[in-house]
Amino acid sequence: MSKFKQLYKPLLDNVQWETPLSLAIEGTEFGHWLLEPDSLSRRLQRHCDEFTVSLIEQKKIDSTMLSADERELIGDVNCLLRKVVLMGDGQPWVFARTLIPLSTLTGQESDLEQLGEMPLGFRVFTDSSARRDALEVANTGTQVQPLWARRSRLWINNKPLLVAELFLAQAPVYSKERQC
Ligand SMILES: C=C(O[C@@H]1C=C(C(=O)O)C=C[C@H]1O)C(=O)O
Repeated sequence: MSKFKQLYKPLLDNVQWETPLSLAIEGTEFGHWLLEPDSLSRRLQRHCDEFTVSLIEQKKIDSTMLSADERELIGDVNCLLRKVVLMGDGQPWVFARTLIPLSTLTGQESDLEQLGEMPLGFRVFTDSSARRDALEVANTGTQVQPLWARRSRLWINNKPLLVAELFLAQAPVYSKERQC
């Protein structure tokens, strides 16, 4: 899995995030994927027979490692960094990098550190308090061959986490058929 890390990490590190409005993605055939407010994992699962998560890396990082805008979104806090590839029928679909403040990993949420290869979305979106905001998008590819990414903040029991997702070339987001 380190090949994913080498390939995709730089793409998510240097993203210029923009508002969905400025990229005019609403109403496009892929826009509904990027704007999905509910669990992306659940949605991807509906498009394959076997949905799996490969855990690439998980480690604690110091607040000094966060970028200025990450600090603005989740605070100047030490975090658990989790990197995974979401796979549909063995194909890599989404590379995801999540920052979970250590202050979020408390009380009922202390189990988020032990997810392993269980999709984060399955855990977060079973909680009725879960919500998503601060959604931003970016095209890390070209106009002809887009490679979409999005970043959003999730809240669980009023505690934040920040998820950045890169939709890889084989993801259903690029399929021409109308999707549900
Ligand atoms: C946030 C969600 O969870 C997905 C699963 C992730 C994981 O297991 O680490 C990371 C990012 C998401 O794409 C979701 O389903 O919406």
